[in-house]
Amino acid sequence: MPVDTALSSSMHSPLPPGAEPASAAAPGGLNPAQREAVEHGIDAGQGARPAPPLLVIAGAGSGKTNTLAHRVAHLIASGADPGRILLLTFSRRAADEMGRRVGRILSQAAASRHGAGQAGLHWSGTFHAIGARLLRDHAGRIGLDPGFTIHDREDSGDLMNLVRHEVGLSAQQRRFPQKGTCLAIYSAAVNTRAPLAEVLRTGFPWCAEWEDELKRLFRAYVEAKQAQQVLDYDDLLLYWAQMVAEPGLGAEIGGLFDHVLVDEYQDTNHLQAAILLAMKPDGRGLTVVGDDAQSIYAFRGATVRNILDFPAAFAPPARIVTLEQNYRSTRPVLDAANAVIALAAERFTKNLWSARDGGRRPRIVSVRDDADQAAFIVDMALARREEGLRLKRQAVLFRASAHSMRLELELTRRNVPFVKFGGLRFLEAAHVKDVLAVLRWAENPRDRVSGFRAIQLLAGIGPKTAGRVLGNVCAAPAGCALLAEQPVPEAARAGWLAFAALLDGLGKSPRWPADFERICRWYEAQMPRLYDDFTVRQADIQQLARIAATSPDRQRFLTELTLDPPSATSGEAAMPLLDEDYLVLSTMHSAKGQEWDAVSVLNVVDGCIPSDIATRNSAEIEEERRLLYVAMTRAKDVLDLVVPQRFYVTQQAGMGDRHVYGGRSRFIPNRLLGHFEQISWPPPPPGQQGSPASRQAAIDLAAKMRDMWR
Ligand SMILES: Nc1ncnc2c1ncn2[C@@H]1O[C@H](COP(=O)(O)OP(=O)(O)OP(=O)(O)O)[C@@H](O)[C@H]1O
Repeated sequence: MPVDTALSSSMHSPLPPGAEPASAAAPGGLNPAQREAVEHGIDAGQGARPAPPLLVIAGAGSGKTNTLAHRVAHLIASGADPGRILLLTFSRRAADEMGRRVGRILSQAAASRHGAGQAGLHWSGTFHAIGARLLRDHAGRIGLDPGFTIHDREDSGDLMNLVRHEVGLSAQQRRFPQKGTCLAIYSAAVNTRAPLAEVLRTGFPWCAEWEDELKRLFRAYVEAKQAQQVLDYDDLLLYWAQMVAEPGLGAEIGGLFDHVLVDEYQDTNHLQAAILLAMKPDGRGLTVVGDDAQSIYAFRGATVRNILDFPAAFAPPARIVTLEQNYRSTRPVLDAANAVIALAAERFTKNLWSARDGGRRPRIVSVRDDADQAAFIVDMALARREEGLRLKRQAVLFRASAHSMRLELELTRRNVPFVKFGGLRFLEAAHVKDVLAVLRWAENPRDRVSGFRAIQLLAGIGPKTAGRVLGNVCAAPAGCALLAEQPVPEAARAGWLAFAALLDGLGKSPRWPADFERICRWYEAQMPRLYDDFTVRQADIQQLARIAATSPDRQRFLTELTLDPPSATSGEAAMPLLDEDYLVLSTMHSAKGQEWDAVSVLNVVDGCIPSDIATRNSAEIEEERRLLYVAMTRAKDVLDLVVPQRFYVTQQAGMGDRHVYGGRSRFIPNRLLGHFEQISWPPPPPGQQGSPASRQAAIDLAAKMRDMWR
């Protein structure tokens, strides 16, 4: 029997900012399919024994999160050691939420029976975070320095650029691909494990002529990373995959875990599947959960084949349990979403149904332009709030971050608080990168990208001096570079000595988080020279210091921050306090796994969804269709799809006014219109609507007005 859930449903946990929890717990307990997934292969008291492989195909809103949490809790309650359970999720937020739920279910069980105590999950997080941990633990065995630092995408782009320069590819007569493109190609090749020629042919045909040069560049890039002891995001998976591909080490690392559970399996890539198979070759102990209709990360190398091919990877094949009851949406909302996904080229593996009767059909709302769209959204959100629906329970979703610009202005103008997900990331802000560069360089003096940035923060020091200093530091045996003696211009010497003293102090006896505060103090003194708007930026640095204080040490802080950064800076919407009310704005990608009572989708027009940058081939278009499906299935009761008749083209210089006339998204062709109510907003002027009698009244009134001035 799974652990009892009845009581846990009445308990609440702190919410991640902006999100309603996808579910507290299933109030009605588990349904038969959920129960089957929870109990598969677990006998009472035998929880430590790995069960045969299990695939849970879980439709949108079918209680996947809940089911997975119950399976983990059930394993523990049946005797599994929580320290030997590995739980892999798509985001840290999802891992935290899962941990909380498991704890809740277990503490309820502990209150009612013996043997099931409160148990923290020691190994839960994203693939990247767990990879980083395992690599540090086993660094010595694979020739890696355990003090390696991790580069985020922007750092990786900088290093790629540096190397591109060094190998002479930036000075080609014909234009060689930009750093961002090089990195995207590199990353696609690593994550899909496909040969470079194939990656170029399918994803980057305009770069095919550069195959040999790109190979040379990537070799040099890999060498540079190794010399500097830095890993990029892809390396965390790549090194992990290669580490477990060694049969001895693979068995040893796989042996650390009796149970491996993976959420959102549809969005994993080849490397991630290879890691799992190498750790658990016979599939015993492996549970994966996902929905093939919600696969939206192919552009990052994820492949829906992972989930489709999972059962046959084992002999006998994995058991499949399908969750088809959607608890989230009313029937009209689910019918419309089902109709959209039913037009997909590939038939999906389940038929979702909902028992939630009533509710109105989703609306297709025609508005004139972006300005009306913003006004409509704000009016509706406020009207619903008047009716008692908190803003937090309403979300506005869009395909690209820039689509919400006009709405953000309108919200600000009308003083409506909001939080945005999926926009500019905290870590991408220049001042945050500055402070972290200093910290990273202190952590790993061979990290050239960080060092290069950190050194140039000093007054009077430019790229040339920075390059020279870095050259000396990297050439000296580890720990022997005397910073204070480095050749810097005379005018910069005093500042340099203070900086060197700071770094020496950090290296010799690290104290956390006091060290970080020292860096912040040093940096804050530089800020007025570096940024005009330094006072605004200082608030972010203080925010960063607060986050730092919650990490146990420097290394953990850097790793976690690089892998799962907080999302908002002073550069965008201010983050209201958790107990305040605010409207949620989110890209469709960032809305994954969440739900709201009312959802509005912006710009449901061709060119936005599907995005005109993702219509190169049918696979991309299909992914866009699934993205709209994900957006629509976030709604519980109310769903509005807004279709501006005219919208401005983005990326124009200044506030350009080039606009195009858009058509409703191709994913909602005429034959689906029966699933929607169609309205125009603002409502047409009285002369064009209502009964002939009411129209007559309007005309009469107008005549009276004129008569006043006769
Ligand atoms: N057995 C159940 N009885 C009643 N409600 C349930 C049950 N299982 C799940 N729910 C409810 O269904 C909703 C969706 O659950 P959950 O968020 O876990 O779904 P999901 O499968 O992760 O969705 P998605 O993949 O679309 O993000 C939640 O509000 C949850 O409380």
